Amino acid sequence: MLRIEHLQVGYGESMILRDVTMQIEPGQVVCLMGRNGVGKTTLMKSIMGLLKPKTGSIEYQDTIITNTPTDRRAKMGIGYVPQGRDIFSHLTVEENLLLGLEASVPRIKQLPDSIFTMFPVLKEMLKRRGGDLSGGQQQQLSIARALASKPKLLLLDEPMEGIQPSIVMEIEQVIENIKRTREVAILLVEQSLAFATTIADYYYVLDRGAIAAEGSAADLSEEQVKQHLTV
Ligand SMILES: Nc1ncnc2c1ncn2[C@@H]1O[C@H](COP(=O)(O)OP(=O)(O)OP(=O)(O)O)[C@@H](O)[C@H]1O
Repeated sequence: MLRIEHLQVGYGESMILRDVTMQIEPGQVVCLMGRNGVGKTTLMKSIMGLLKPKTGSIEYQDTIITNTPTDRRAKMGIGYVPQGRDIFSHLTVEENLLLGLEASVPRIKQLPDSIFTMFPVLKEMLKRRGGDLSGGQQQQLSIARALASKPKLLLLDEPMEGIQPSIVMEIEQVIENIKRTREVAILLVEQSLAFATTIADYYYVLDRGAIAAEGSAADLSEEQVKQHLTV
């Protein structure tokens, strides 16, 4: 459903992504790994249309979207949860979730119940301001907002970063639940070998902006992690 070919992306003169080629099948969970600063967020932003590639192409559901604006990509079914949970802290939980519906086509008017089945804590907190939630709850809100428009591809940039272990388990459970339905493909930035091997179907390792390794997540070994991921 997503096919990236020979993608080169940079900031000004400096090239960050070098000849990146990868693909994601419908319903697949793909883990994107790599050390700090190798270009993982740059790749996520490029898929979402927030950065313009210098060369290469991005195809989504048989349509070339390399130059398609971000809002259009969202309406085509690409959901994005940026690193650092980008919620509106002065808006309520409900208002944050309703904003997520903006991207739905055809337009969904009411928050789907499945959101609250997946994140019961958000139902209890609908009238609270986003900024009053704990870090883990904000992360859940950020993922729930992206899911509200029923995307077909969900981009999750380090969703477990900086949250307490109990919430990490809840978020892992959410990803497993999404995977079980096979209705949403997920591209997830995550460094944990345990997560990649138990939940992901496929992995890519990015090293200095290029794909250094890829394969079935079940075959990902500690050797590869040591080679590409430890500092
Ligand atoms: N707006 C920007 N302008 C210039 N350089 C940038 C910009 N954003 C990121 N970079 C640089 O691009 C490189 C890749 O950054 P990116 O955020 O994609 O890496 P990452 O793999 O996601 O890292 P992390 O795990 O730390 O989030 C880094 O060297 C970073 O300093």
